[in-house]
Amino acid sequence: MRILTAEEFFAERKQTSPTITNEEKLDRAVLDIIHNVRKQKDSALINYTEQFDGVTLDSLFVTEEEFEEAKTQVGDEFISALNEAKNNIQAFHEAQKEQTWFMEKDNDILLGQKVTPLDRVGVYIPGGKAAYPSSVLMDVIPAKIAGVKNIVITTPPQQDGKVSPYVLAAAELAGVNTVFKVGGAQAIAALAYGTETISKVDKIVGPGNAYVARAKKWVYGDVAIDMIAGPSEILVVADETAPVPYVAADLLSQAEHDESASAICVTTSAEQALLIKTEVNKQAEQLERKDIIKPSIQDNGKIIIAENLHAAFDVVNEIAPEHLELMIENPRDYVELVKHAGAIFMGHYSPEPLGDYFAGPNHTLPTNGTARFASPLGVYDFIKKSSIIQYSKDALLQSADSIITLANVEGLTAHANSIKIRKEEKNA
Ligand SMILES: NC(=O)c1ccc[n+]([C@@H]2O[C@H](COP(=O)([O-])OP(=O)(O)OC[C@H]3O[C@@H](n4cnc5c(N)ncnc54)[C@H](O)[C@@H]3O)[C@@H](O)[C@H]2O)c1
Ligand SMILES: N[C@H](CO)Cc1c[nH]c[nH+]1
Ligand SMILES: [Zn+2]
Repeated sequence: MRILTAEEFFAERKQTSPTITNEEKLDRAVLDIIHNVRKQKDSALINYTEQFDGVTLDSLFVTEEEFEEAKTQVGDEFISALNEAKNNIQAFHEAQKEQTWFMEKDNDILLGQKVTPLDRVGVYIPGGKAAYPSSVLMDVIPAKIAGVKNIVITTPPQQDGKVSPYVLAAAELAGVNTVFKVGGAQAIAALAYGTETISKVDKIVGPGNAYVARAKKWVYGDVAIDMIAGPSEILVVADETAPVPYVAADLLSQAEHDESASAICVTTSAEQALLIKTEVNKQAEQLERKDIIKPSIQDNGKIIIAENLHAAFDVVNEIAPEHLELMIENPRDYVELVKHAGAIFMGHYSPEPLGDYFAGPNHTLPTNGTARFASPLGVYDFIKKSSIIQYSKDALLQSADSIITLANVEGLTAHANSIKIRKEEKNA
C-alpha cells in the first residue's frame, strides 16, 4: 500500500493513463465472446461456461427441484436476516416511486408524463469469487416496485454445476423464478441479443467483474444498461478522530471482493497514515480471503496525505469513488463538499458493509470514476416516461400563428400545413 501526498497524487493523475493497454486486451476478449454468442447462441454459452467456470452443463436453466433443494440448505438464520434486509431495501426504494402526472391550463390544455415500467429486465448476479444473495435483493426489489413483470437472473454456476443456494433463496424471496447458469461477458451477450434458451431483454442491470462491466458497455445501445458497476471501490476520509482499526477494516472489506478492487484512504495526518498502513497489513494477514486482498492492496491500495480536509475533498472529487466513508468529526458539515460519490457513509458507526447488506439504499453503484455522472441503481432505472399533450380546438387556434411561423423558419412547410389546415372551417 503506497503512501503519497495529495500533490503527488494529482501529479500522477495528470501523467498517466495506465489502463489503456489493459483495456484493449479486455476489449478484444469481450468482443470475441459477444460475437461468438451472437453466432452460436446456447452452444457458445455452454462452451464458455466450460472454459471459464470449469463446468459442463446439460441445461442452462435452474430447475424447480434445484430451487426446492436450495431451501433445505440455507437455514433459518439466513432467511430471517434476508427478510430484515428485504424490508429495509423495500422501504427505502418505495420512496423512489414515480407516478404519471398531468398539468392542466384553463381546461384547454392538458400536458403530462406517463410513467411505464420496462417489459423485460435481465439481472446479472456476480458469482465468480463470491456468491451475492444481497445483490439479488438490491437489483430485483426496485424492479418489482417499478412494476416490471418479466425479470430473469443470470449468474455463473459453482464448481458443482449448481447456483449458490443462497442466491436461489434470495431470488425466490424477491419473486424471481427464472435463473440461468451463465456468467461473464457471455451472459451479457445472451441477455442483449437472445439465444435459443435466453430471451433478449430491454435492459441489463447488476454489477460484475471487469469482463461483465466491459461487455455491458459494448452492448449498450442495442439494449439499455443501468451503469458501469465494476470492481468495488472504497475511499475513506479519516481525520485524527478516526479509530485506525476501523479505517483498516473498512478498507479491507472492499479489497476482498476482487484483486482489481480498490481501497484508498485520505488522511490529514502523516503519522496516522503510517499507523493505518501497518494496521491494514496486520489485519490482512488474519483474513480468510488474503489471497485476493493482498494483490488488491498491493496494486490499487493507497494512503494519501492531504494538508487539510478541504484538500482531502479535492482528492475525493477527483477519484469519484463508488463508496465514500467520512470518518471525521461532524461529517454532516462536510457533505456539501462531496460532488462525486456513489454512496456516502457518515461517521464512525456507518461502515460500508452496513450499506452492502442492510441499511436500505442500493449497493449497486457506479465505479471507475463514473459517479461523476451516474447514480445508484434505483426504481427510476426500471421505468421510462412518455410525454402527453392534448390541446382543445380553441387553444390550438390561439397558438396556430406562432407554430406556423416557427415551422416556416425551419422550412418545414408540411409541419405548418398540419396547423393551417385546422384553421380553415371547411376542413373541420
Ligand atoms: N459495483 C457494485 O455495485 C458491485 C456489487 C457487487 C460486486 N461487485 C463486483 O463484482 C465483481 C464480481 O466478480 P466475480 O469475479 O466474483 O464474479 P462475476 O460473476 O462478475 O465474474 C465471473 C465470470 O467472469 C468470467 N471470467 C473470469 N475470468 C475470465 C477470463 N479470463 N476471460 C473471460 N471471462 C472470464 C467468467 O465467465 C465467470 O463466470 C467484483 O469485482 C466485485 O467487486 C460490484
Ligand atoms: N460492496 C459491493 C459493491 O461494490 C456490494 C456487496 C455485496 N456483498 C458484499 N458487498
Ligand atoms: Zn462489499
